[in-house]
Amino acid sequence: MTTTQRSTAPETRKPPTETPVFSVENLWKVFGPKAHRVPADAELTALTPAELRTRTGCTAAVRDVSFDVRKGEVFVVMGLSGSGKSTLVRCLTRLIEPTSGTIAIDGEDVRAMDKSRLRELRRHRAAMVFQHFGLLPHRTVLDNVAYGLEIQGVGKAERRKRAAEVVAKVGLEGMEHRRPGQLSGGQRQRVGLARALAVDPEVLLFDEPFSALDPLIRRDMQEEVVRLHREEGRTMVFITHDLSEALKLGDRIALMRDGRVVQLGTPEEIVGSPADDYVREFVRDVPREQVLTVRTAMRAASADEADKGPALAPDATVSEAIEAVARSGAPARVMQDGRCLGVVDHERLLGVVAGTEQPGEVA
Ligand SMILES: Nc1ncnc2c1ncn2[C@@H]1O[C@H](COP(=O)(O)OP(=O)(O)OP(=O)(O)O)[C@@H](O)[C@H]1O
Repeated sequence: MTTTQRSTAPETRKPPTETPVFSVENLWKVFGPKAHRVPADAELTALTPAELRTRTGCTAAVRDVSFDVRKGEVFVVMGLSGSGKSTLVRCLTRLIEPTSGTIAIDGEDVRAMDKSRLRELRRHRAAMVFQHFGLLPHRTVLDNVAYGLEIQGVGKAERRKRAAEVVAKVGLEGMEHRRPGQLSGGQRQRVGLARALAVDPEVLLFDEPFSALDPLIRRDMQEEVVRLHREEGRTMVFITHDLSEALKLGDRIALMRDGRVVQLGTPEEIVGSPADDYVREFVRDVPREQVLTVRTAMRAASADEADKGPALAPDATVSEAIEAVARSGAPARVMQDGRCLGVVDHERLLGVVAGTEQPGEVA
């Protein structure tokens, strides 16, 4: 399996419902002097980031961003270094104060929350997993995991019981009594993950949690996240600058550039229908056949094609279709509930791989 291939078939994932967990509208975060004047001034918002900095001394880290995070999805925020990912995600729980715009969690206005409500938001509802773990060095694994519960005032016996459960869930059984210094980087990250999970938050926020890990451990941790998500269906917001990580984990990806979201879509939409030249360049080297599905690659079936040839589910990848078509020598049918939605043949599949066939409507 290459790094871009998703670890779970999309059909095995829980479909997200339509109630947004986070709802963000016209969000701005401007750093610098008199930051508030920037979003309100059309002349300033029209400037490039460099011009804005020269004219005002301000950096617009997040520029007029709107999106919903749906219940049960893995929402990835991706972009190069400095594109505004961390600032955006920190604004969700006001670890960074937004300059303007609205943020709601389950319909509740986050910007109107007082200190105690915010504390409750960060402790119970939206827990963050950091790149540098944030572990307490003198505490054992179990006590580090129980820490969030301790802050919540959960009694010792109960918090140790719950901590032991999540320690097992993230594969650290037997290491409960070690201290962080006695663990590998990957194991420490699992402790960080367990600590966030222990408080049973509605949404987990990951700030580039795996970027310091070596590639093999990183892949293990990505698979761990996919597994946890499959088992629990918990909403996750995941920051990464790594495209293959984004494609592997994300149900939807918000691709950021200079503080703006330049495209928001499924991995398939981002790779198959890039919104502009920047996105196209970004995804140029992605093996398209591993991301695009036959649902978008298929064409209409002729009368004699609809009842013969190998059958594929609509979410089968083009890569799987190539195998099926090569094996049978005939076009493959895309079937749903016993109905033939369309077919994919040699020509169509090669066109998708080569990038000459634009995925989209059934022709
Ligand atoms: N406290 C701050 N004061 C001034 N500028 C800031 C501050 N924090 C971030 N910035 C600027 O805002 C922009 C976005 O930064 P941010 O850290 O959100 O990007 P990022 O995409 O998360 O980058 P990375 O992947 O390197 O963490 C950058 O230009 C950064 O220099």
